[in-house]
Amino acid sequence: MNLTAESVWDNCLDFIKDNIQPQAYKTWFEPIKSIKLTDNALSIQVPSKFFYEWLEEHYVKLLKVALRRELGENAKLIYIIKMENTYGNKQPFTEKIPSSNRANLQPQELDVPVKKKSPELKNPFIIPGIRNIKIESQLNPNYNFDNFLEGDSNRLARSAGMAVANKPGGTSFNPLLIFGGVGLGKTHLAHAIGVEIKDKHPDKTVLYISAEKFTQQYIESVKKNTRNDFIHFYQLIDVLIIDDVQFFSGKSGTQDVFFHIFNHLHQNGKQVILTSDKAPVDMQDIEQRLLSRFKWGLSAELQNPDYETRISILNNKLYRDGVEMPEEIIEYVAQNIKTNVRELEGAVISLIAQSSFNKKEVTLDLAKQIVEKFVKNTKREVSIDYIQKVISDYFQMDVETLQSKTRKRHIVQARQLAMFFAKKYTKASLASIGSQIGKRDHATVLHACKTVDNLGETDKQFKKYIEDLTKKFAQ
Ligand SMILES: Nc1ncnc2c1ncn2[C@@H]1O[C@H](COP(=O)(O)OP(=O)(O)OP(=O)(O)O)[C@@H](O)[C@H]1O
Repeated sequence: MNLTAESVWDNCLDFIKDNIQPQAYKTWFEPIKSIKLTDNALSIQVPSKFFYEWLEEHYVKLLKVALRRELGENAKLIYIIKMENTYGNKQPFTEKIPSSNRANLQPQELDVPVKKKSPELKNPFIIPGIRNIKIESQLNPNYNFDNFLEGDSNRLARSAGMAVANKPGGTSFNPLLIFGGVGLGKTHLAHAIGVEIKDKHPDKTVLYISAEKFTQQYIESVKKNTRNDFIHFYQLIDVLIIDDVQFFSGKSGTQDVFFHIFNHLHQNGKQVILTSDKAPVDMQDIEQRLLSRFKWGLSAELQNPDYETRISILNNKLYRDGVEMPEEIIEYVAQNIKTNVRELEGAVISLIAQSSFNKKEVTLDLAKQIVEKFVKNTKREVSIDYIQKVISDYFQMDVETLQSKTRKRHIVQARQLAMFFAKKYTKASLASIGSQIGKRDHATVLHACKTVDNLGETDKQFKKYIEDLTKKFAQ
């Protein structure tokens, strides 16, 4: 029988499927494509480097056994990593990494740090051990200055952003702190500055990262004893953009490390751009020395957009989506949704969707129904307390029982559902959700969310709980 990459891989999959959990199989093996078979080497394509690392760490033995059954003792596996270029779209490109038999590999092909004579830096974003550190900027090219519409509410922040983009590190706006309420364009503007810098100064190393991810990476580096590498990595960057720095509040270790990185970058004329949902004076549990640094440059506020700006944002969105809408409807939406651009856009998307799904015309009445929903939904805050109350009522227990330390199954499940919905419907961090739902830690919350996801797929009764509760929160 003629062996093909496909037939070999299909047989491997059959074997693998019998040996691991269905969920793991679905997550880690279904997305793989077989590409090529040459002699005893099978090439498979995996979606990302992270994916490859995960397979190598968790499933290398299983892969080896599966492949040897098909191709014999000398079987080889070659990973082809499909990578999206995060900046400026472009074509995906691939990278080959042979598996397992690593004795012959070059250092840059290794996925584990190699002990070298010269000090090497570990980049939290890419495989450690690579000599020439290439830092992906993690920017979203769809968030740029062209589609960030100017108005009185954002003029200062937008112009300061432009100035910084023209001369990163060379203006007095360093750091540039962009602050403002939910959905007012902080993230968009932060990306736009980064994208513009990459355009104008392609040689600059730009990195966008959320404060949450930065914190996770830091914690990871402490666990792995690579804190110094973490700091060195960040000190290499020319333009560091950190989103939602209010997330640092109460996290003294992260604040401390960020303080060192910040000082180094600032002293070396590198640009720092920060966003926050609060002005520095209103930030709580952030060390004074850090707060004072936030104030060194410029703090620019994004305010609620005025009526004209709301109209231009809506028109621009419709234009980009190639949709026409009567003026009176656009005006109606702009008059009624005032404090959040994301919701403004959301209302228009709902309008377009409703009218095309139900084949209805976009009328003022339909607009009224949709806007009413938006305004109503935005008024009612879904807080963690509210979530606990709804879930306790649903399971006919009181909130204290839900939060208690008991390990009775139905109570544990109610608690896990509360954590799951708190993660879904609020912006609270895992740590904060845990502390509000029975003083648990972030790992417990993470575990709860995963358990709910799994049970929702495998347990009919549990799936019903999720559906019922989802409906209750949507009311
Ligand atoms: N001036 C603007 N012009 C065009 N689109 C805008 C503008 N301001 C905000 N938006 C759009 O509104 C949406 C919300 O913006 P963004 O996610 O940047 O808000 P944010 O302030 O970071 O919100 P969050 O509270 O989640 O932190 C995005 O789709 C963004 O493109």
